[in-house]
Amino acid sequence: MSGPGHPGKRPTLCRYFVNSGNCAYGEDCQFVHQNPSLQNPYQNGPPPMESPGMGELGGGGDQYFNATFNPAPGAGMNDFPPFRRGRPRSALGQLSQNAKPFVPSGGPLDQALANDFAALNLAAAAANIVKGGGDYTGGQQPSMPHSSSTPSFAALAGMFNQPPPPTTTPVSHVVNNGGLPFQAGLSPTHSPGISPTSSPHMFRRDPNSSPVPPHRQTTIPQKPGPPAVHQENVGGTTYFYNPEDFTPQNEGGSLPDFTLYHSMPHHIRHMKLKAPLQTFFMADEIKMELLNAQAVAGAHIDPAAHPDIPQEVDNYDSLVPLERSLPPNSQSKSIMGYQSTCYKATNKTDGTLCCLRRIHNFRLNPNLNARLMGLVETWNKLFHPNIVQLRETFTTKAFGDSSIVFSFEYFPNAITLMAKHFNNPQSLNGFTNDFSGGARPFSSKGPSSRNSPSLLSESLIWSYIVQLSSALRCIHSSGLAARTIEPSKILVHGKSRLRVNCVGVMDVLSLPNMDQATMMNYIQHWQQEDLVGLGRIVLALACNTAYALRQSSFQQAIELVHSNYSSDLKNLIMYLLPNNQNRPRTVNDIMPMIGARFFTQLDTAQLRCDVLENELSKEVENGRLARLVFKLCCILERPEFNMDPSWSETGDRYMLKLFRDYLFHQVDENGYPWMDVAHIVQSLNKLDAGVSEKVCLTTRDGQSIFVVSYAELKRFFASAFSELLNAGQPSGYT
Ligand SMILES: Nc1ncnc2c1ncn2[C@@H]1O[C@H](COP(=O)(O)OP(=O)(O)OP(=O)(O)O)[C@@H](O)[C@H]1O
Repeated sequence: MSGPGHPGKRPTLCRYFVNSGNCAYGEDCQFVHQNPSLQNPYQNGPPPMESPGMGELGGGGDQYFNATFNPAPGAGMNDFPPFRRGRPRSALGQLSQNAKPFVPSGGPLDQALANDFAALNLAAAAANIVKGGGDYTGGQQPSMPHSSSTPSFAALAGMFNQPPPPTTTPVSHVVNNGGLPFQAGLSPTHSPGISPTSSPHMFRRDPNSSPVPPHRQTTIPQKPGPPAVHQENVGGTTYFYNPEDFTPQNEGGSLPDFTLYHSMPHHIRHMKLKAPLQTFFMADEIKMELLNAQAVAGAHIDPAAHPDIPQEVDNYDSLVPLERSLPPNSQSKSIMGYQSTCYKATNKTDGTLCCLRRIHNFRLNPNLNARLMGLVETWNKLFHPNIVQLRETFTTKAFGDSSIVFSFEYFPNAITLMAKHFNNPQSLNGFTNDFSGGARPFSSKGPSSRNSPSLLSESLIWSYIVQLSSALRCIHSSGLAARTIEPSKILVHGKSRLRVNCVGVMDVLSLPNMDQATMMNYIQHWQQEDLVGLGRIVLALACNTAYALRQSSFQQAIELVHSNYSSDLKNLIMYLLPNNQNRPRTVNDIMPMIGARFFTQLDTAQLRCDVLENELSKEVENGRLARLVFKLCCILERPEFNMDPSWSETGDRYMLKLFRDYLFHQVDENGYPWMDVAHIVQSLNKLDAGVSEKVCLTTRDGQSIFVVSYAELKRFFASAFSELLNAGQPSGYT
């Protein structure tokens, strides 16, 4: 019971009944006559009918008009192994009488898609894509004549011992393939929380409901009037600059209407690690760093297992302790006699992560609130790449006492300089650990044995010096003092990025004991202490042990520095540590000692920028390809349109479906999956650029071959997607 145009042979829902409520076969029809209104209300939900097996051709009854492989005598299909997936397929459906030529629809490019398909205009870029970047050398296409893309169609014809066909796609017969496999997407019911009305994109588009704050404008605002050279004195150094140099480029402008897939810039080639071939994706090392940071940032605790940690504190929730668990009956160390504890937390207003530092049992007289606010505001204005920014401060009873809480920027995976360099019990470097008397330097945790010296590289120490002195320079030139220049209050993240932590905490904790004037008088003294703190850190780093700081070890430590490092490093330490000179020192004084090493630091930072920029540019291209794949998935095998003869996978969309198979589902001569990222990337780029190159698409049963150009595929793709957009609600697809 199969006639022209009637659904194929599978006992499924009768398409004619569904579409018109009327089927000519009436009760004789072997397909289910079901009231369409009883269908699943979710348009992209599971099908209300039996879903044919993945590897089979279903019962759609669609008519395909194709170019068919017409084997020459003696060169049959066996010589042309069909495209196939892992499992065998059912036989080809019947041939239809109503043969119509396959005509690519080729409608005009929808304006709404102009941006998405901007690359389509770029014939030049296409050439670059195909030949240029060398980015497509990642994989060799095995010899698979059954599903190949050939720059020259003549070459393809040559494979079949046939004369080259005309450039327009020839048609020899019509196939009624007997249906299509149906692969339902997950219903919204399977994905609670995400539905067409609760798309995160909708929040993004409504600034009032956005959980994400607008980007902070960090560039210097342009001043009206003719451009003039500005002069500014910061901490003793005079800067001359033109404000226009800080005007963001392309602000408010549209993106260029092309994309380029370039090879690795030459200036970072020498920095490329291990990977033998250029990769399409981010370097593993950077990826691991980011993934680790993400994993740590996403950590949460079971509230039931931690009843002592409140679930909400002021405007923050999801608290996770950052301290390592302490032995029973021990307390974390204190700041000015107050116990402190750190938590990762989420700001409920803007969704950002932050580090909450709770100072236990601290009561602030309400009379001091105005001074507190003033202090916090001053510290809050301090933006610097080597300072952890203080965001806000509040008092709370959520922990069961009167605590004051400081909210700082959060850096996932950051550890303290203490943990990184001074917590190794093996690291004594020849210094003794007998603390008869004197305080333990930097509160180092008890080392137990001697070891031969192992020293840090001088370049790392200078890198730390440049970063810390840069932070101090910023703090001191703002009329403030850090007061926390010690290894447990300096964070290290990434490879060697330092940030001065806990800024402002000591100032706030000093409030009850000092009036404003006394505090101002002390600033210079505290700034001197900052410099001494820097000197002590450098000395400890140079000896690679905190035990070098003992008064009795000082001479030994300086000798170690003298014999292993440059005299500049020794001079810098001697200058920073307390001496008999009464002249107050400033952080600017150490600039000449840093000297040309500053350039080394700058060079390293810029090289790092270059590498990251290169990684970013890869991801820009990957993002573009991902959007193409998203769209392809949106177009293909939509259950709601399968019921609609004008949509179901005929003509254009069938080509796209076969192209999807060509991209992802190829097998080699032995029927094993052929996986090659280079092939996928290259083919998607050709689709995006709409090159004239032809591609051979083979039906799943291997009986028919379509020859279409990427330009045609691109037209099908654009028109099918714009139809989708026009059919739906105003959506979040951009
Ligand atoms: N802003 C921050 N971002 C990310 N992690 C942080 C931040 N501030 C502190 N941490 C982490 O929290 C933990 C505790 O920090 P804290 O400053 O109390 O160091 P500590 O070694 O415990 O110092 P102390 O021994 O003086 O208590 C450390 O592991 C540190 O890496």
